[in-house]
Amino acid sequence: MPKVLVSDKLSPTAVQVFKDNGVEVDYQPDLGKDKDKLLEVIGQYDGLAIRSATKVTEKVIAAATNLKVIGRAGIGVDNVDIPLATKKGIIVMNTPFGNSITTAEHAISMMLSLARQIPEADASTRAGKWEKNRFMGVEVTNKTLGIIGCGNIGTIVADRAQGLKMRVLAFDPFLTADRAVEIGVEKVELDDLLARADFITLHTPLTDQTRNVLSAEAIGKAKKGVRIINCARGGLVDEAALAEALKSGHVAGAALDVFLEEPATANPLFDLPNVICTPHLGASTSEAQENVAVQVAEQISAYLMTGEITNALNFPSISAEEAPRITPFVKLAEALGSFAGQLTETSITGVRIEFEGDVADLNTRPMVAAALTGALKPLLADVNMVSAPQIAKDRGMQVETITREQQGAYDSYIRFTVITERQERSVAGTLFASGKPRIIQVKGINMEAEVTPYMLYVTNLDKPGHIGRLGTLLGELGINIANFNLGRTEQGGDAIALVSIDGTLTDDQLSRISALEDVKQAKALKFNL
Ligand SMILES: NC(=O)C1=CN([C@@H]2O[C@H](COP(=O)(O)OP(=O)(O)OC[C@H]3O[C@@H](n4cnc5c(N)ncnc54)[C@H](O)[C@@H]3O)[C@@H](O)[C@H]2O)C=CC1
Ligand SMILES: O=C(O)C(=O)COP(=O)(O)O
Repeated sequence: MPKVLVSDKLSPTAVQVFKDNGVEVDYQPDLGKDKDKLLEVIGQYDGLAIRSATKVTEKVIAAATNLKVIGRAGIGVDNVDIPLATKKGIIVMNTPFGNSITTAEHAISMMLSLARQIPEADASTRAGKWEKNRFMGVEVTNKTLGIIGCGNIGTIVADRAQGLKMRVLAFDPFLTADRAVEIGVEKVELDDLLARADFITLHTPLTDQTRNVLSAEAIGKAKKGVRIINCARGGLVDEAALAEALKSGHVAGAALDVFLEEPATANPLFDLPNVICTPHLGASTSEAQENVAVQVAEQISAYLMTGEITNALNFPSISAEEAPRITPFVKLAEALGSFAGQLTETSITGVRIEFEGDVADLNTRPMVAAALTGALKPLLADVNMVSAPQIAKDRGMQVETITREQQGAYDSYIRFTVITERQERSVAGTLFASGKPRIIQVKGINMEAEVTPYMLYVTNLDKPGHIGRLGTLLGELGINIANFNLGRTEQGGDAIALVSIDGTLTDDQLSRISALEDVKQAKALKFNL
């Protein structure tokens, strides 16, 4: 039974969802904050469910010897080292919509609180001061809101702000002109937004491109008296520059839900009067927490129990409906990749994967990943479908994928070609009704062989007596032949024998086969079926 660790505070419903799906679950909501303890225990688990407190660092990934999936009950995954997880073959998934309304509502609440200084007015009133003249606010109606990052949350913020009769500008390089029209925002460049916005709200992920998007220079370009809201990530705003701008009065106020260092228990911004702070509460409503907890538990369970992949950030999705259809082709693609990989002795510069017929209409990306896995496995034992595309990329391998309509006799046909500096080598296959992979072409030579766990591959000159000599030798060596498959270019030309045998061959046995008259190459192949 797969085992999952929940290391941040998730709604208890998640625990029930794991149990209902046949997954063992350890609910330890404070463990994520204890780095040493996490390192100690993570090796036991197949899955990890987190929010923002657990940091999945290089060390954690190195210690996670059994981990297959990390599920983020929420959106931002900047606390997970995704490139390293990918290299280790660990799926990283999030729940991209479950808390977006809630977070957008928090940003709007922060904006209105800033406009009317509600937290300070509240504290003053409770202190018995009744400072009616101190708290003069501003209206938001007819004011301009600048949204930096107009994705799911930014778009909901835009919609709510329009309801408040604000003009909305958006800076987002990935927002298309059509989409901007559809959601009623004016798409602008950052400088334009800075020059025109009365309120600025941030809704991008934290990446190398967005870090310090509100730098000292950017804040300097903003309109005097601007109010800044950050409910996305600490690190998007230069906190020191913001503090200076608040002190000088260039920025009239800031509302911050997120900080460079979290938990933020001390921060120079805390001492400034025109600042509102919340402890990363953007996603903290009962509705959002229920959504993300249930969703992440369903997603992790589905992956561990059935291979279904939803909302993965480092692998294409495989829906529950398509998983059974594509799985046999994934196995075929891996077998073809493995076949070619085992025959390749020099470094691979590229691969070509051709899909013909019905298979070309399916989701071929997992098959490409599987073929790469097969091809890379002889070199790297640890590679899997998640890590293979990244490893291929890191090694500078060109990966070409071609899809086309049925050309030959087979309804579905996959051909995998390995390209090295010396040569190209292709192997093609199909699925028979049983769903079992069949090799139907090797180096352009037609044949038909079921893929079995142990196979002997022999290339030779097509001359009389060869098959007899090979069969006799295998008999002498005590090797049982389960199946014998042959193909040749032409009479007397190059020939191939693919022999299914009942076990592996020793080096000595292989050299005796290689030494047979007319044999050019003999290789023992192994397949993980
Ligand atoms: N405070 C909290 O509790 C929460 C914070 N968040 C944060 O909000 C962020 C946004 O969430 P979603 O809207 O769901 O993500 P999303 O992916 O739907 O939208 C992000 C938008 O940022 C844009 N973007 C990317 N790079 C940019 C750049 N260099 N300049 C301007 N725009 C850029 C993207 O094009 C995209 O439209 C999350 O990444 C997360 O960090 C999310 C949920 C809760
Ligand atoms: O979903 C996100 O990106 C969030 O920042 C929410 O964080 P949390 O799950 O509340 O720690």
